[in-house]
Amino acid sequence: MEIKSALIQEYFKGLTEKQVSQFDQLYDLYSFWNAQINVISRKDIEELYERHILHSLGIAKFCTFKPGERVLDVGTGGGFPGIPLAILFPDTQFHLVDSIGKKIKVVTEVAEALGLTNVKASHLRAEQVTDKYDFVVSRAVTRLIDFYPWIKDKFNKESKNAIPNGILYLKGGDLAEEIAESRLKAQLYPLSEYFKEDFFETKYVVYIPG
Ligand SMILES: C[S@@+](CC[C@H](N)C(=O)[O-])C[C@H]1O[C@@H](n2cnc3c(N)ncnc32)[C@H](O)[C@@H]1O
Repeated sequence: MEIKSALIQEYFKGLTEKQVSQFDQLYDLYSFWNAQINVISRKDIEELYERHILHSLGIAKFCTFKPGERVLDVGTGGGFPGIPLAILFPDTQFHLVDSIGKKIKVVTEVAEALGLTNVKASHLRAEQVTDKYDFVVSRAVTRLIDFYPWIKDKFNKESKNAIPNGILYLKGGDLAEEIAESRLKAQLYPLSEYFKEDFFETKYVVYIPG
């Protein structure tokens, strides 16, 4: 039988049986939910493991979240990058927010089906979130110049991690202009250093200390 999560296991060794089973279940869960509520491009479902799950986990190649850390996923859509990261880091607390309620319904259903107790999903705009976090993750929401003001006061002052608390944003393409315009001290980490698939050639984790 085909192992759906084989690609994930290739790049993330030592997953538990539970994690492998959770990653395997994502195909059926997203096929079902995406047919009802569009959270990823419909033609992308066959690329789910590479373009959505592995891409989300690119953040983990740069930063290992610690037990007890709190992570906010802004504009999570159907749960990217938050859901794959919550599977990989079961002792870290993830808060996934999106301004569209239907998308949060998909996240809630997927997290429940997987038995993920470290995921909270809320129908909220980022600007309405009042809690504090160690890290903010995101993908494909908006330009940094608009994003940063939404979340700049949402970081815990003390870091538990090897790197200071901050933003870990998945972005692609030529980012020089966007970073210059934002005037933020952003560091770029190319995902092509970790993943050999062509999709990752122009993809980066953008790290901005909070
Ligand atoms: C292109 S989708 C990306 C979804 C997901 N991050 C992914 O990569 O698959 C952008 C999402 O950001 C959400 N969004 C936009 N502005 C937002 C805000 N201010 N607060 C929360 N969510 C927001 C939208 O509702 C949408 O679901």
